[in-house]
Amino acid sequence: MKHAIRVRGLTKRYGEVQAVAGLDLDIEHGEVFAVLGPNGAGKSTTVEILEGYRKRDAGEVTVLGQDPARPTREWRSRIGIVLQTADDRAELTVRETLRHFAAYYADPRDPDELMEQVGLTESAGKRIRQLSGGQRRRVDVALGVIGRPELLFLDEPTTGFDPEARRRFWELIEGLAHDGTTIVLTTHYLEEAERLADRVAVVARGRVVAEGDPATLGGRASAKARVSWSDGELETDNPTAAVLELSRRYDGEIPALSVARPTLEDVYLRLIDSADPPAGGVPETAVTIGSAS
Ligand SMILES: Nc1ncnc2c1ncn2[C@@H]1O[C@H](COP(=O)(O)OP(=O)(O)OP(=O)(O)O)[C@@H](O)[C@H]1O
Repeated sequence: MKHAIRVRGLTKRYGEVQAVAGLDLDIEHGEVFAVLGPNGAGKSTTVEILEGYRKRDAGEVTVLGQDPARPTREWRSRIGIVLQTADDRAELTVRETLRHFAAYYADPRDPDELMEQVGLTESAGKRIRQLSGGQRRRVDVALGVIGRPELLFLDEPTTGFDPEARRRFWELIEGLAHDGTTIVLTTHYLEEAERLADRVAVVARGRVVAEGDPATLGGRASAKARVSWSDGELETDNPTAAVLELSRRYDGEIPALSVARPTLEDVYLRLIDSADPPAGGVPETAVTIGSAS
C-alpha cells in the first residue's frame, strides 16, 4: 500500500453547485498535507468524503487501503477527525470528556498527559459549556488524537486560537508527525500551512490548481527577489550583487533596505486569481495552472 490517500477524478454536486469537479490527490504515509483554498472551493466536501461522512458522485478514492464509502469499524478506529465545531458534551467536564472518549480505544493516549499537551490542564474541571471558543477547540483537537490515529484530519484546527495557543498546537502536530501520523489539514492560515506542511494543494472551484512543497509552490523559490530601499526598487535574480552595488553607492548602510521573495500568500493569491472565472462563466478547460494531473 503506497499512499495513505489516493483520489482520482472525484466529483460531487449539490443541486446546481458543482462543489468538487474532478479532483486528484496523492498523500503519502507520514506526510503532513495541507489543503488550501478560498471559501466554497470544495475543501470540506472533499475531506468529508475522505473521512467516510459524505457520498461522492464519481471518482476513485482510497483511504488507508479502503474505500471510505464503505467504512468499517476497524477502519474508523485508525482515523482521527477534528471537525470545525463539535459541541455535544457541554455538561461534562474536560477531564470527564477525555476519559469517556479514551475508553472507546484499545490503546488511548493518557488523558492527563494530553490535557497538558493541548494546554487544558488548568481547565480540566470545567464544564465544556463554560470554556471559551479557543479552549473548546483544544478539546476537539484532544479528542481527535486520543485514539492514536494513523491518519488525522484537521479541519481549520486553530480558528479562534490566540497566538500562544496556536504555537502550542503546532508543536503538538509536529510531535504527532514525528511519530509517523499522517495528517491532512485544511486551513486559511498560510503561515500555519508553511510551518506544518510537507506539501500543500491549492484547491479552487473543486479542483487542485497547484500542489507541492510550500517553499517552492508556483515557482516561489526561483522567483526574482525584490530589492527596495528609500530611493528605489528593482527585481533581480541576484540580490546579493545588487545589495553589494548599492552598498558601494551609499558607501555603507543602504537606507531602508529590504530584500523579499514572493511569500506563500503572494503565490496563493495569484493561483486563486488565475482560477477565478471571467465574467459570464468559465469554460471547462480554463483551469490549467500547476500540476493537477
Ligand atoms: N450540504 C450542502 N448542501 C448544498 N451545498 C453545499 C453543501 N455543502 C457545501 N455546499 C456548497 O458546495 C461548495 C463547496 O463547499 P465546501 O464547504 O466544500 O467548501 P470549502 O472549501 O470547505 O469552504 P470553507 O473554506 O468556507 O469551509 C460551496 O458552494 C457550498 O456552498
